[in-house]
Amino acid sequence: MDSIIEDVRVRKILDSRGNPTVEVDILTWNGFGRAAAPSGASTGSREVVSFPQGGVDQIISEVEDVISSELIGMAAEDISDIDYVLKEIDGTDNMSSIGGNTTVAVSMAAAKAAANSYNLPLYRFLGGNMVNKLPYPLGNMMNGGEHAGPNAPDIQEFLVVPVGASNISEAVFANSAIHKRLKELIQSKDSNFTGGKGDEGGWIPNISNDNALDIQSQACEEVGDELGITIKPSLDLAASEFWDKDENKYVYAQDGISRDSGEQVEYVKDIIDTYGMFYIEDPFDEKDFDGFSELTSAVGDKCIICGDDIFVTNKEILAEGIEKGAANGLIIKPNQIGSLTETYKTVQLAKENNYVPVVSHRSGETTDETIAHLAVALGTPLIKTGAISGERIAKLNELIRIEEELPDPEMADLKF
Ligand SMILES: C=C(OP(=O)(O)O)C(=O)O
Ligand SMILES: [Mg+2]
Repeated sequence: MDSIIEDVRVRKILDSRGNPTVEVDILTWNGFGRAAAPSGASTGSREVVSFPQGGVDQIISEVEDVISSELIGMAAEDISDIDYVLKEIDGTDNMSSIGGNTTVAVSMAAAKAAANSYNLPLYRFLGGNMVNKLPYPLGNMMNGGEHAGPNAPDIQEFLVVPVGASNISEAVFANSAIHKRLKELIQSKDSNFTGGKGDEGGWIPNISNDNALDIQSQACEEVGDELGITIKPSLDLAASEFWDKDENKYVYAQDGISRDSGEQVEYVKDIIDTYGMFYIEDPFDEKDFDGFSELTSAVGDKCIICGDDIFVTNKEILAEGIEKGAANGLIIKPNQIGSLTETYKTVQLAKENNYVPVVSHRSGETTDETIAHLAVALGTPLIKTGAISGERIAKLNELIRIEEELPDPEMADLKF
């Protein structure tokens, strides 16, 4: 068989925050696959554990040989068998023994090696011959919260989606045009602005949440008019990060305002109506299923209410959310769950229940481009992977290449 694994190599590389992460090479009889794992900063508490206690060095000194001796001789295309073996080697429920970042990097490298063994691009190997849809890019424009510093907005990500773009190239350049326009708009509001950027390449303004919302929508309108396409604002509040569990309040430090869950529902509803938000991620703490349900039943017919920290790409937790009507979309981050097999199952469950799956980068990234292929193969209508900077454009530029390869490319069907 062309994809029989002959060697597995693990190395320590840099991520975009300058932290160590794992990169895995898998060599087959007839191919090669390489993948690296990203890391989050605003992580969900129920994500699998990224690394064992000894970090990447422990993986290289203690785990690499165990994994390679188990995997050599297996077929790289048997991805679910490989993921099962990795789970067995780990032996814990949360991947804490060898790390979910290790297992996901092996899982993705195996899939890439299998694709390469049959001379196929990854999106085609995983998605089949009929895939032809490109995801719309959710571009990150301004950063706050855990991805920024003091004086920035509490809302973590001010995003935009060029919903009127007719192809991926038009879409990613529309996002970069908004990014440029926002720099000018921030400069006009914030005399202390130094041009600083957050972890995902969005600007870090020293302005209130409301001011940031205003200039975000202004940029969407102005640039959208200039380019002749509709561009809609979106947010990731990452509200777990400013939920005070002792006070039972969402604490907006930048604005000096605290809101309980009911007030948060009203506040977010108001933002959606005022700014015509297309997509809102993590508007509540990861345990606040009720808040998610209430908001979804109020505005779920006109806005994607997306769960990230609440679901952590885990199908059991998603099933709980579906039962409660919490959210109508979810973030898909393979390293939250540690394998491609589990990632696939979660996406299937989401689709069966009309939840919009959104393949996503992490705030700490590498130039690995795998998620661009996953979004196309899994048919997710959106991909969240920044707008500029090397580790983000690695994915966006790969989507441009994929579009060029597809015989009959189309942009995905959007819910709204
Ligand atoms: C990408 C995100 O951040 P992190 O990787 O820090 O979880 C996010 O919250 O959606
Ligand atoms: Mg998020």
